[in-house]
Parts: sequence; structure tokens; C-alpha cells
Amino acid sequence: MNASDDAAGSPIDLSSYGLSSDVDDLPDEIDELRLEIDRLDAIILGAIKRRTAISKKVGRTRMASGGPRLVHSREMKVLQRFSELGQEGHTLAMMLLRLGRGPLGR
Ligand SMILES: C=C(O[C@@H]1C=C(C(=O)O)C=C[C@H]1O)C(=O)O
Repeated sequence: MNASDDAAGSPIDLSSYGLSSDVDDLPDEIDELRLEIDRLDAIILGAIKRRTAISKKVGRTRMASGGPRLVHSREMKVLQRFSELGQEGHTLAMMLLRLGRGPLGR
């Protein structure tokens, strides 16, 4: 197992973000639940922006040494990773990959 397999295999520790790990323990309070959704959305958005920037940097770095911009085998791993979410997970992974590509040909 290499470093990236390891990182994708361990779920992020949400308790360090002030988020309860067990949803069943949360009160049936819509305002409170929405606060957690808002916090999660901020984390997800920040993570997507960072992922996009890093993906673009990998592409630039590889192309600078004459390599390809895209690597099919690696993209298949990303799609596989999100497959636990079913068809929507596949769509989500495709959107993440597209964000990292940016406009092709640049
Ligand atoms: C980031 C990389 O470059 C490209 C972008 C990928 C991604 O956003 O996950 C995956 C494969 C490559 O097409 C990489 O090779 O890891």
C-alpha cells in the first residue's frame, strides 16, 4: 500500500471539527442540525477547492517533465473510491476530476 492509498483508506476525524461522530445522538432540532450541515458544507467546499488546486499542480508538474496531463489508471482509482456512494458517487468523482482538469489545452 502506498501513501495515497493509506490516506484515502482512513476516514477523516470529524471530532476535531467539533462534529459529533454519531448522528443518532444529535437532538431532533432542525436549527441545530442545519448548523452542522453548514459546518460540513464549509469543510467540503474548502476541501474541494484545495483538491482542485492540488490536482492542477500535479498536472502542471507532470507536464513540465514531458508527462501526460491526465493519468487514466489513477482516475479509475478515484472513481472506485467514491463507488461506495453508488451512481451519485460516480458522478461526484467525475465532477472532482473535471474541476482538477480545468480547461483542457491550457
Ligand atoms: C492529480 C493527478 O493528475 C490527474 C488528476 C487526477 C485527480 O484529480 O484525481 C487524477 C489523475 C490525473 O488524471 C494524479 O495523477 O494524481
